[in-house]
Amino acid sequence: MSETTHSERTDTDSTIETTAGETIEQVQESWTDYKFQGEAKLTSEGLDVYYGDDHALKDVTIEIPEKSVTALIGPSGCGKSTFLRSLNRMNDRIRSARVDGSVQFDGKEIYQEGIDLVELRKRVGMVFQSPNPFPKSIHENITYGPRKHGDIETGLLARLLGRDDWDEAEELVEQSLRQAALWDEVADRLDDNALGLSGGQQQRLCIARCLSVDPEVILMDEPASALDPIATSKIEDLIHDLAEDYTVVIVTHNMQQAARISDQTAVFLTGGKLVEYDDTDKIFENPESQRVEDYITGKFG
Ligand SMILES: Nc1ncnc2c1ncn2[C@@H]1O[C@H](COP(=O)(O)OP(=O)(O)OP(=O)(O)O)[C@@H](O)[C@H]1O
Repeated sequence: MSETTHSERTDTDSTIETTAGETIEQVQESWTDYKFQGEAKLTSEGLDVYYGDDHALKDVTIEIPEKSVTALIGPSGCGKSTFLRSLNRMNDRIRSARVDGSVQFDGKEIYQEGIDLVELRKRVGMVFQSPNPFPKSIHENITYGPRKHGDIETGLLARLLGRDDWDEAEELVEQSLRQAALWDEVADRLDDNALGLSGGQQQRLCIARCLSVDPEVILMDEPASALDPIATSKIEDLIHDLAEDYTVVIVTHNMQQAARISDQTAVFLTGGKLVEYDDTDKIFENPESQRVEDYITGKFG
């Protein structure tokens, strides 16, 4: 795998102090030559997001390497979810949101006219904070997306083509549930309503549903925050395994979780600024910024 570096960045708001005399510019200069393993899967450059007059995300430049876990951490309201949503243009659904700057997926600009948003969100899937399975059977939760995208032929089309889509669907359901470490728990009740599953099982079903359309990136917004410690630990193991094949970007409030499961960590601080981005070990053991250290050691946030 080749090494990629951060793009040079400029900071238009460099006089903001992060802590005693330390400016954001000084902190950023210290980590912009950070090198990580792997090709960049997603790159944002000079990304600004506004909600009406509220400037929620400021000039964020970052490269997210493929097949790894990138954690986004920082205090409430610092723009983590906003940044996550900008990676598959989910902010487009918010009427007041406006995005300036660039996000590239596999080197292709996603903020340009003519981008197929359905295809983009299929390749860059999302799992939300609260498990949100459809009020349908476990089986239908998995097959819904692939049928919609035409990855499984519909019954009529399959029959016209002289094929049976049943086997194809069964295979996909089993594969997706296995990947999400849920198969053994639900194999004998695929026709049961998904809402009858526990919270942790529902969240793994949502991950299976995301996987069923064959994404390359999985964006996760606090996927374990509504779960108990055992369910959380299963989700963490799953995320770790998924990173062998997928690029995972996860927002978490849980510092220990970020330290346990991520390869690199981006720290956002109040005001919508990305302050530091580096190997997770470096961020947690020896961050450049005093303010980041204060945040991760719980002195504020
Ligand atoms: N849909 C929205 N409409 C208007 N303002 C929004 C919207 N979503 C977020 N914001 C504002 O943008 C800023 C960043 O919010 P965001 O949810 O991205 O932060 P966050 O770091 O993910 O917070 P939290 O950790 O509390 O989830 C906040 O000031 C928030 O009020």
